[in-house]
Amino acid sequence: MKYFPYRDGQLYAENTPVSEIAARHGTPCYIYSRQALEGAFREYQQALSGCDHMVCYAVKANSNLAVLDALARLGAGFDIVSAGELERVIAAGGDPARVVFSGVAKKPEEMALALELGIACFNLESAAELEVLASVAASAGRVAKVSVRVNPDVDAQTHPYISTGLRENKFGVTTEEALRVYRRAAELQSIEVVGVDCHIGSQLTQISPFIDALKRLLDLIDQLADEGIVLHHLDLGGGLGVCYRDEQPPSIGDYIGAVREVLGDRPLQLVFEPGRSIVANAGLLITRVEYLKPTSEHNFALVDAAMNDMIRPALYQAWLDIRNVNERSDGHRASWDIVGPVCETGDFLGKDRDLTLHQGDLLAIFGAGAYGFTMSSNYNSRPRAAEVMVDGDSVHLVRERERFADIIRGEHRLPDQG
Ligand SMILES: Cc1ncc(COP(=O)(O)O)c(C=O)c1O
Ligand SMILES: N[C@@H](CCCC[NH3+])C(=O)O
Repeated sequence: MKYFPYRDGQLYAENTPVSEIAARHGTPCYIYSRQALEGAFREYQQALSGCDHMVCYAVKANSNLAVLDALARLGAGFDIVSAGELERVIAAGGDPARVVFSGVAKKPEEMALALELGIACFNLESAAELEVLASVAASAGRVAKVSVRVNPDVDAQTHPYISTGLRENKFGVTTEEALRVYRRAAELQSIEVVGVDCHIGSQLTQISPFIDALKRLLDLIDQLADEGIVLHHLDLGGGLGVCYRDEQPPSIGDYIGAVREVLGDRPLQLVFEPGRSIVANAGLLITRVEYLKPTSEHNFALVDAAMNDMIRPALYQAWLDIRNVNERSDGHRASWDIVGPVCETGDFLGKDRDLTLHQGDLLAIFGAGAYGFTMSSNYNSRPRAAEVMVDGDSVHLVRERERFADIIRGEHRLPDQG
């Protein structure tokens, strides 16, 4: 991999040996390559050049402030799903005027904060949400810009837990319902209709479901225009997949090219909400082998990262590449299950991996930049991992490993009552 190459049998993060980073910052530890994530973001920008657009990075994929800061400096917008993510965008220097707010259950106080900061658009997910937003905006004396998230009922052909554009999913509204929501929105003084959006799922490896969804949105745009409701932007969400193993997703350029071709010369701003395709392959999770435990059934490598640090294998049966940080030729090559210290049989990072392992070895889990740290937890009262960003020759600790005191901060014993 370009930003995480092997040189003389040693894994590097850009120009620094990963083993040096692990020695300095401990394990488990996430490492992000600034050049990798900037490169992916620039691919979106280049593919969209000459076209009115906003690339709103999906903060949920990786919300580290240094990641947001790097993208904000390149002019990124942001797709958020909570007030917490909005606070992060602001703390990282992001522009609220380039923020879109997705999510099925926004709270009135979250809406109020987003209105006060002047975000670009609320992506509405139900008729009920429109009413609450209209009243929050009216009481604040503001006008909320909205888009309606349409559930276009297309099969994203991805894992069922990350497929979001089918009728049976909780997201968005049908096109018929969207028409009713737009008509109602157009009547409300505190609401300005500006766009339409969808997000049909994540880790898509084909262009055709995106194009099916796009065509359905364009039909809706035409129907609305006939009624005098004219939209300014079309937001196709995120969802473009990456290669973790042998998947062959379209390149960012090919995907955007196909969308632009269907869009033709319609006077619409194009908005995208990519997460995974920007950060997944810009990140590694580094872990150390604590013990080797060959049994009659399996060879277990017990490592110091666990499902609380990286839940994707346990939750989605996701396959992530796992390799030695220092390649080994000595010793016994075998098939290993890479498992963590958490008390769950589902606590694994990879199964049946052909590796030559020794106690104390460092392993790198590839493709860990998206939905890694952001989905981590304190399960088993484990402190969350450190995060490091490399950039050329420099290495920055961008989030310290959690301390035990942080995990129990704000908790209290029962008061004495006797
Ligand atoms: C509304 C919305 N937008 C954008 C994304 C980002 O998706 P991805 O990381 O697949 O690009 C998600 C997550 O799937 C989402 O729910
Ligand atoms: N968390 C999921 C992606 C879903 C994104 C949320 N819509 C994953 O790791 O693959």
